Amino acid sequence: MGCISSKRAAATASPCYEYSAAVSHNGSVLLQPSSSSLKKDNSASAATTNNNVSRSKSKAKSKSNSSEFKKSGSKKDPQNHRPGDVSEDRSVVGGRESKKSRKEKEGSYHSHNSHNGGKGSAFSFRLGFSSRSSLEAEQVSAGWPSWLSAAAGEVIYGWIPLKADAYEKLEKIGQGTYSSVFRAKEVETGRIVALKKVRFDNFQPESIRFMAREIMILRRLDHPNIMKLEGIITSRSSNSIYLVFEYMEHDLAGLVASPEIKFSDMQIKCYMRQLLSAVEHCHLRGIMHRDIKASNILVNDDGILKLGDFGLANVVNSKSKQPLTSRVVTLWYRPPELLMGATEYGVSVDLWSVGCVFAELFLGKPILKGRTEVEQLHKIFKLCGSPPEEYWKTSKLPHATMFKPQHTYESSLRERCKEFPTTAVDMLENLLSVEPYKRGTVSSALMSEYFKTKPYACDPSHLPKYPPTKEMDAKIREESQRKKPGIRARETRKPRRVRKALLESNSSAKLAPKEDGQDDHTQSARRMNGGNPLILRAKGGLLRRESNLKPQFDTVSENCELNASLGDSTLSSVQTSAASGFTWAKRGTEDGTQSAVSDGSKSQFSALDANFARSTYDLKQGHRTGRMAIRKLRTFDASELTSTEEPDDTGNNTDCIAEEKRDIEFSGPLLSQPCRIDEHLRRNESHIRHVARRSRFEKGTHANLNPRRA
Ligand SMILES: Nc1ncnc2c1ncn2[C@@H]1O[C@H](COP(=O)(O)OP(=O)(O)OP(=O)(O)O)[C@@H](O)[C@H]1O
Repeated sequence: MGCISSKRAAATASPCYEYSAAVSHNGSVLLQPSSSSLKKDNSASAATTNNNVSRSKSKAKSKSNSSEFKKSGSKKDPQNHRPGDVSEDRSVVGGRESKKSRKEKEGSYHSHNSHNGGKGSAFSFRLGFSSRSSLEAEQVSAGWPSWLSAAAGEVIYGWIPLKADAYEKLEKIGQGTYSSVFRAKEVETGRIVALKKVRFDNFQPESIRFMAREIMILRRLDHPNIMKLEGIITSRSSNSIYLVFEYMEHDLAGLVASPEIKFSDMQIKCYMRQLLSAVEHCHLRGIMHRDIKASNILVNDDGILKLGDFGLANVVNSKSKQPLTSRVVTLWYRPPELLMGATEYGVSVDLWSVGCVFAELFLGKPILKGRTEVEQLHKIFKLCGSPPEEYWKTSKLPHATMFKPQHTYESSLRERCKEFPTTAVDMLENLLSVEPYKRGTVSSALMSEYFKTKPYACDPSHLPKYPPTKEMDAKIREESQRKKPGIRARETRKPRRVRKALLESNSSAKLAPKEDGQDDHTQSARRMNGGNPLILRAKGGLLRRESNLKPQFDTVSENCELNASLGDSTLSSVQTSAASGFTWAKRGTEDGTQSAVSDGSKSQFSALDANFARSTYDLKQGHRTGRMAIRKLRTFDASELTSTEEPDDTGNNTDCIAEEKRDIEFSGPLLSQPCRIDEHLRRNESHIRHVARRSRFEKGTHANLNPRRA
């Protein structure tokens, strides 16, 4: 059992809260108040309060100088580190924290990083502010926009913003759901960095909250195998900020997809050891990542692996009875309990995802490539075996009864992985246990026989040097393959991600990569219907609940979690929809336009319920949930559809909506009638092919008509 000592952020100068977090064998982290450190904390807190008061005074003086924070990205230039300015005062230079600064910051931000191989580590994150307004004044004078300081002052605490002109933006290297990632050069040093442009709406506190959570969590973590946030570039007016990271040449998705690369056993072991170390660090610090997948695992030319993208990560708090969202983790890497709607879960969700990545490294492709949640779960049961009767009897998972197969599936994992070393299959079997508690902990995986048997993990420096390889490169390669005449979409290895603009017009956001051949269908149908996932699903007759999506904002409880962590009263005014468990928010697009997305509290349509019903039941059969879903669909105003859509590249999309609505087609329950599964999947497959063919044809027509695309 590992132990963590953590001091939770407090919003005032009142005693800081300290928790000890115990990681249990089933992977859950328990946070408990610890009296011993509370004492220490109180004294430190008082010191901090004093510090902050004096800083505020000194800041007031230096306010007029704040715009002079020019090349604040430079660590070396002493001119940028002027005596008396905020960077010296806080021992933070250019948004980066020097080693020295860590010690000096003791009074305001503790970080005891003792990565000790699974025995536990300690951390503290404590903020003691005498007054919120003085903090805001301080931060604004340091160059932070007031809206950011007001909404999420704690996450930027102790930092000064980096200046945009300190960097030269080079090419785009990654495209995420809410972000674009660019390679950039630090002007002064010539050092290459990665800039992650995170878009949000600075008038929407929940939008800022989402971004703030990622920053807060990144600041909590400090490990050689975790992407370190080096600083933040912000502007007063813009609705995006840039997170500055060390540049990493590759991501695992790109490497795995590369036809020239086949990892050896010792290389896989080397990657796995690094990955598990990173995840162990997160878990010991009470953080669950909730989006571990190959494209979020970055590798540099020295063979060092770093876990990135903490956009969905959250603090584990097993004491809290508040539900979490089950709509996390990209579909192919999503554990069965989340597919069955779990709202109480812990770090073991990450262990499942790690298992999926592990298998992918051996296979050279993702192991579980479902296109719908139902199909994903079906694939899981076929691979890992379905749980015993007892499991279903005692399961409290919201959708367990719906997903219970009528007959038991035996595990086929050993057969499927017969080429893997035995110790690897043993570890994989643990990680891919349908029952979360059987997955063990990351620490137990690190201590497993797999790492103790030959061939041992190679040293990262002995890993081959690959040409820059990113998921994006793989997509480009695949796209050009796909365009070659005579190559059918389903022959391509990995599907393209859905375009950003469409994702953003989609109320629920993040699409996982799709099964071969699906992408055309997805792209095209979205283009036709303005990106509305509801209609898209109906169009293809495809039983899909696209909840391999990144929720823009999490459940009420998760918001509260962040509030607690940030101690920010201004954030508690966020509206959430208790009914749907989600807040559908407005999300700005890159060009600054707003994609209006229905708010769960306002819309008559609960995407969660109806989509789930649609993907699970035969609505024609008049199942109660199905009927409810149909009613909901009917009350879903078409005007909402048009308001959520963004024009496709051709500018034509609304015409298709009516057609799409007419085309809605529902099919029968899947797992409650297992004899029909195969037939059902076959039918879906043929729908997909049909729509993909049609979409390719339409795409060609659009391209010919529209000079912009030609
Ligand atoms: N530090 C980095 N160095 C190099 N490339 C990076 C870096 N960070 C991210 N990338 C690239 O950008 C891609 C997207 O980044 P990231 O996952 O952080 O964004 P995201 O919006 O959260 O994406 P997603 O929605 O896919 O999870 C990554 O898959 C990777 O290829």
